[in-house]
Amino acid sequence: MQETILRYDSVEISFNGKPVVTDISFSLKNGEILGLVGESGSGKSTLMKAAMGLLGTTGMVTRGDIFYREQNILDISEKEKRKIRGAQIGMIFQDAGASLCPIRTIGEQIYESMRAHKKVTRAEAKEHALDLFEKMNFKDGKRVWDSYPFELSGGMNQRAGIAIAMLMNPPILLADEPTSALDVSVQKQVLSEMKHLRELFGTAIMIVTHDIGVVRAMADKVLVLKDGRKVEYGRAEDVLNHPQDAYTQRLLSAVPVLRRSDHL
Ligand SMILES: Nc1ncnc2c1ncn2[C@@H]1O[C@H](COP(=O)(O)OP(=O)(O)OP(=O)(O)O)[C@@H](O)[C@H]1O
Repeated sequence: MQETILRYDSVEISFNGKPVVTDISFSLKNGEILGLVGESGSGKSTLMKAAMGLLGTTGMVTRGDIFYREQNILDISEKEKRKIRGAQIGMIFQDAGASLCPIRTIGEQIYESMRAHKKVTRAEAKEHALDLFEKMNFKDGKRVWDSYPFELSGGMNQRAGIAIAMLMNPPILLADEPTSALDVSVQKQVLSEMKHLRELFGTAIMIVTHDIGVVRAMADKVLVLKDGRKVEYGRAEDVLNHPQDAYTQRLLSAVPVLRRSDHL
């Protein structure tokens, strides 16, 4: 049986005391890909950020629990959270290029982010990164290592961002609209890379997307959110092929850009 690695139990999240996500329960197993869908403002990003303790000063989990393995991550100190962030739970955002530092090379940023979690020399960090780049089929890993973000395409920066998120080999990767800033062919490449990482490392992935086609191509399970509430949650093939709720049916009627038959 696959182990449950992340579990939300009756979670409510509020900003300035006003609930925006209510009574959400689901679990993520090792190696599982969960798609979070729902219209804009339904609470997808908020739900994901809660696992990283990234709700800012005005947001907090006001009810329920979030467990990383057996540990309730709402109960731990900021210092312990920092240990989990990155090393146990990696995160990739819509525009990784924008979250990379523009005046330092990718290599320097990789070295620094690895050093934050373990003792490592620059040479070791480089060797590890080039190895990961190779696994991710980067054509010219050495050039990527030496490049500044502005020297790389948007797609390449996004792939470098995923590589950085995967450096510590976290068992969980949270991906918030990881491909929506990319054109369709690069989007396919990035998604297939993420699936490849899941196969290589058994990474569990939670992916927020507007694009039902992305969910079709990627997800094992789907959670549909509306106004911060769970509308449907289940196996992707069940939810996508036999949606029970009119809201899900409406979401699904959007034209998919990618299909499972695209063989990511
Ligand atoms: N920092 C914040 N302060 C106050 N309200 C917030 C904050 N962040 C999010 N919200 C509110 O929480 C609700 C959910 O927002 P969230 O960004 O999670 O939705 P989403 O489904 O990810 O939307 P989108 O698809 O547009 O990114 C919205 O009503 C939003 O206005």
